[in-house]
Amino acid sequence: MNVFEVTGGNRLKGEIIPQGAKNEALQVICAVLLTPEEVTIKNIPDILDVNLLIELLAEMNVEVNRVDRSTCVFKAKDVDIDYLHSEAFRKKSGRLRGSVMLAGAMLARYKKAFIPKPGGDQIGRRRLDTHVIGFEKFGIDINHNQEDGFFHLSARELKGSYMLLDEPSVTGTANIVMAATMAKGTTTIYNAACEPYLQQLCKMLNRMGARISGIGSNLLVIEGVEYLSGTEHTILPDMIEIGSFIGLAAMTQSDILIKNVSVPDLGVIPNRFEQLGIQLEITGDDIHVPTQESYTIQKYFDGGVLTIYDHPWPGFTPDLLSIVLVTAIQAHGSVLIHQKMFESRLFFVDKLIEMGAQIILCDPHRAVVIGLGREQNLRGITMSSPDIRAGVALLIAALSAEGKSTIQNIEQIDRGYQHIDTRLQALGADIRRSQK
Ligand SMILES: CC(=O)N[C@H]1[C@@H](OP(=O)(O)OP(=O)(O)OC[C@H]2O[C@@H](n3ccc(=O)[nH]c3=O)[C@H](O)[C@@H]2O)O[C@H](CO)[C@@H](O)[C@@H]1O
Ligand SMILES: C=C(OP(=O)(O)O)C(=O)O
Repeated sequence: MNVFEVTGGNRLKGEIIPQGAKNEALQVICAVLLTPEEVTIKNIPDILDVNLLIELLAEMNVEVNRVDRSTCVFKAKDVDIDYLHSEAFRKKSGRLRGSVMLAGAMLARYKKAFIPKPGGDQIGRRRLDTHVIGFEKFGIDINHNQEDGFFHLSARELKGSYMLLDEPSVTGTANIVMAATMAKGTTTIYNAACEPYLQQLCKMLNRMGARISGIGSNLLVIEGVEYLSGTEHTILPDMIEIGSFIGLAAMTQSDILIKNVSVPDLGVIPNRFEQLGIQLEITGDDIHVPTQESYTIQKYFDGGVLTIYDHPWPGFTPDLLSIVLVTAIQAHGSVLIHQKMFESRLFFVDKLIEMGAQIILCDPHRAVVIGLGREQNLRGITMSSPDIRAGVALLIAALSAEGKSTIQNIEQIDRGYQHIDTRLQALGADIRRSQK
């Protein structure tokens, strides 16, 4: 088992370039199945989840030419549909959430798909209702086979229709959009998710010949076409990694320049960190977080305690709440963190409390952080990373703490953060990967 051994207290300094976005990569890589032609994808993050998805495609007989670690050319000429019903597929796809989006592309092109129980973070119930209800609207037959645990999906043809989604599910919307690209007639998706990940997917599909309008809104109209062709696509910088670096810089009193962040695609992310009192200097497409001896959490105009909560885009992403929470530990003032979407994502605060943080876990969805204002340091401890974002939140806590910490189960962090140890070492962090 790999662990991170971290000695906290170093102030970091330097430049860092964010990796390509994990959740966009998972969508656009699934979309290569929509065409027999070559699709070149650039700025692919070299992380566990994405590498697993690329392996899955290769095992489906997609030609995969990894030109270098960040660029890959895919050609899905003859896809092995039977592989999607194999034990090997069930096992591997069960290790990541993104594999669920292979279904939309397979349905568009082959009218057939299999969905095993998807993996991903164990952060609460992660239902697939939006995907299933959406697929049914195209006239797709869906059977859940109790014996093999797969959803079996098939149709003679996909018929475009109007659908008001159960909820603006990110992977659900991506799946339905991909299915609609080659359905007969027009599909209208209301209450669609509209994260930059989806905007990027839709723009890529339009370059391939799809006819999608309403991109960036929650009302997408898709006119089905007969055929999609190859394209080239560049993945945006990972907004969750950018937010993580902002939190890291503030907690460790560091001076970090985050390069090429694609500011217009960050939505309210910078504002939420500014609400914690963190000073951000945005110049061109870079964010500079200068060393700050202290930061003070803002209050509402009426003097009320600030709440930071998640909401579908353009609201604040749930994937950064664990980072905001850990960053608040050394602020002056208090903040209520309300994780509305997932019910098991805040339990990691017990480790932070053990390190000396003042946090009240009110219930599974809400935690109050009472900032220490740097009156005392956190203490290093041994802890285990429960999910990607809590893992990085614990890493940030460890880097800011006094003494040594050991973080176990770092495969969770490797699922979403590219070579995080070596990249942080380059900024001066004392972090070692070792086998225990
Ligand atoms: C591979 C991938 O892209 N994963 C992301 C994707 O997961 P994923 O697409 O699986 O998440 P969904 O958008 O489907 O929903 C996530 C959770 O939020 C709940 N929900 C969703 C919408 C809503 O308005 N209200 C609500 O309560 C859902 O019931 C579910 O429990 O989107 C999540 C929500 O941004 C992110 O955390 C994940 O990182
Ligand atoms: C929850 C996340 O990922 P996944 O949906 O892949 O589990 C995440 O990226 O924070």
